[in-house]
Order: sequence, then C-alpha cells, then structure tokens
Amino acid sequence: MKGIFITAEGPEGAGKTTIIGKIAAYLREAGFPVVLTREPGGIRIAEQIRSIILSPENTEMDARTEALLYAASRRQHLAEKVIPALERGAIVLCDRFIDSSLAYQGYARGIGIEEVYRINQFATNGLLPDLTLYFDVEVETGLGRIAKNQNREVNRLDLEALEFHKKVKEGFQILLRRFPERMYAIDANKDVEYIYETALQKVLDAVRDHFGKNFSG
Ligand SMILES: Nc1ncnc2c1ncn2[C@@H]1O[C@H](COP(=O)(O)OP(=O)(O)OP(=O)(O)O)[C@@H](O)[C@H]1O
Ligand SMILES: Cc1cn([C@H]2C[C@H](O)[C@@H](COP(=O)(O)O)O2)c(=O)[nH]c1=O
Repeated sequence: MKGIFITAEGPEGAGKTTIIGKIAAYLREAGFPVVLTREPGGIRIAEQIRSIILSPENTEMDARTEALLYAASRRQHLAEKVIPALERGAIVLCDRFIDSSLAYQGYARGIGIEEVYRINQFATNGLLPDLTLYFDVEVETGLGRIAKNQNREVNRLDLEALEFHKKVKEGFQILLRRFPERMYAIDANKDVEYIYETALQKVLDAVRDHFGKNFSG
C-alpha cells in the first residue's frame, strides 16, 4: 500500500490522543494527507460497536464476546476507512489498534495473546502498523490523569480494578519484546512537550523512510 499506517498504544491516560492530535496538526500543516482516527470507532458502525463494548451497564459481557466485538469493529474500520486511505497514499494515525486487543483481551483478560492474535488475523487479513508509538506511563499516573479530566466519559474498562490495568501494562511490555521492529516506547510520564517532540521525531523518520526523498516535512 502507498500510505503509512501509524498507531498509538498504551494504558489508560497515557496521553495518546493528545500527542497524535498534535502530530496530525503538524503533518497537515506540512502538506501531508493525514487521516486521524481511533479504535474502537472512527466510522459509524464501529462507533456503534464501541458504545456496546464500553457502556458501563454491560457488566455481564463475556471476555471472548468483548474480544470479538473489538475485532469486528476493527474489520469494519479497516475496510471502510483505513485501507482506502492507505491506498490513496495517506498517513493514517490511529488511536489504538490490534496491540490493545492483545494487551487487554489477550493478556489482562487471560484469553491468551496468541488466541486473540489469531482472531485478529481474520479481521485484519494480516495488516500490521508500520510504526506503533507505545506511550509508557505508570498505571497510577495515567488513571490519575483521566480522573482529573472532567470532559471524559467514564467507560466500562476504566472501571476495572487497578490490578487489571497493571496487567494491561505487563501485556504491552510483552508486545514490545515481541514486535521490536515496529514498536517504539516513549516515556509518557514526562511532560507533553517532551513526549510530543520525541514522538514527532520518530514519526518524521518513519515518514521519510516510507516516502523517500520527496518528503517535505
Ligand atoms: N504528559 C502529560 N502530562 C500530564 N497530563 C497529560 C499528559 N498527556 C495528557 N495529559 C492529560 O491526561 C488526560 C488523558 O490524556 P489523553 O486523552 O491524551 O490520553 P489517552 O492515552 O488518549 O487516554 P485513554 O486512551 O485512556 O482515553 C487529558 O486530560 C490530558 O490533557
Ligand atoms: C482498541 C481496543 C481498545 N480497548 C480498550 C482500551 C480502552 O479502555 C477502551 C477505549 O477507550 P479510549 O478512551 O478510546 O482509549 O477500549 C481494548 O480493550 N481492546 C481493544 O482492542
């Protein structure tokens, strides 16, 4: 595909949305075609699936149902938005993708990383990001940030116990070792300016490698 696929991952409150929003603005200003999107969601059907998964009242949801719903929303989002954008040559920045399923459902829920990877192979047809920025925050710091954010709706996964969120972070550490060629960890405990500069440099390097000498950013 002509475009480049970049994802942002991390535990709750790591600052992914803040930083990739700023990177999208920089790249657009530099003249690149950018699609900024998120999972679960980004298009109508996937947003509908998102509200089912994340509704705090759906406490009886089975772990495998949850994993399948994330995979279903991913499939529709890829088919309808991400793949067409990559085919047009865009830079696609996506807030969460398959690694969230592997860390949350595969590891923290205990389904198994390999099992969740397998169902996602069907959903993605093997598509993986070119670059994944992993925002590495201490769990308590991230949860503290979202607790302070009055504009954010509390969702079903936010309400999980601290132990669950710690397992999510452990899951991401396993993924960093498994996918060192595409996953890049950034210390997300630091201030926004430091994190933004570090993430932007990594994105610009990847964009330069991908698009070659015609790069103008
Ligand atoms: N480096 C930072 N230091 C302090 N506060 C931050 C930092 N980055 C983001 N924040 C604040 O923390 C809150 C969560 O940030 P943001 O929504 O970007 O995180 P996120 O990783 O997308 O969260 P989630 O995936 O859990 O929704 C926001 O109120 C944001 O302003
Ligand atoms: C894609 C994906 C997400 N999750 C979880 C992670 C968060 O708790 C929510 C999404 O909320 P956000 O504010 O948009 O980050 O869903 C997951 O468990 N599995 C996934 O595949």
